[in-house]
Amino acid sequence: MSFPRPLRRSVSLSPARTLRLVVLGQSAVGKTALTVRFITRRFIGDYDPTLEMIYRHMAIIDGEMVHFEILDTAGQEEDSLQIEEKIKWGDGFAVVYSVTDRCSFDEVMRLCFLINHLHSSPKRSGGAEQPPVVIVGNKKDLQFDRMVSTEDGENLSKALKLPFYEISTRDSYEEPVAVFSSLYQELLRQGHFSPGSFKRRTVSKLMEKIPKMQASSTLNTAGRSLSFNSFRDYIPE
Ligand SMILES: Nc1nc2c(ncn2[C@@H]2O[C@H](COP(=O)(O)OP(=O)(O)OP(=O)(O)O)[C@@H](O)[C@H]2O)c(=O)[nH]1
Repeated sequence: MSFPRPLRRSVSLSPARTLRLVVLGQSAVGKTALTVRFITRRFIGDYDPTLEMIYRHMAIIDGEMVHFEILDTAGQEEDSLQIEEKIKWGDGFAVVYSVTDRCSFDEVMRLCFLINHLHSSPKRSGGAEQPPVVIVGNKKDLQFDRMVSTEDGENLSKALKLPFYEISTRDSYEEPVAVFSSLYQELLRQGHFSPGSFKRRTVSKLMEKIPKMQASSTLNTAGRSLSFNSFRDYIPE
């Protein structure tokens, strides 16, 4: 379902579930393509390498209005503390690799351990559950360039006890939707949602190092609406 008007920070939203999702993975695995596909239905071939960006998007899932805030991280982090701050910000995580890039697959395990380590505080439901994480093997359309088999992905998924999706963001809209929907479903099951929309959070001064970019610019695409914000917009003045 789409919303006819762009969402801006000044808009007062009726209560909606807010999901803060973080898309992680090495550079060029398709994090931006995946996020934009989900939000706009379109596959857009080329992007500048992402610094970092938060995409806001409203959708109705199972009759519930859901407010997505999706942080599309930079594949090449300057230092590990920056990625840790972003992981702490998120409620759920898509860890993406490209089936054409073995190194990106090897990185998945490290990122999953980092997520679990940073979110293993007792504040989660009873302290027992880990945040929702899905492993995403992207670019399955590039069969001739494959370096990671489907079986490799499935084995990693079993070892880490995490859901696994092998997808082509280029060829499919439904597969990216399934990735984000599964994170929503798991967060719903855990009853763990972020506080109301557009509240700023205290984050480390480290985040000030991130350059401000395209804050509050808005894009309308085929009746869908979304707005972009730098992660830095969430830092108190
Ligand atoms: N064939 C194919 N190409 C894809 C697919 N998904 C993304 N790409 C391409 O892969 C390249 C990298 O995609 P991005 O979305 O910019 O990757 P990223 O992970 O956001 O990269 P960084 O911003 O550097 O971290 C682009 O040329 C995309 O068009 C896919 O499913 N199939």
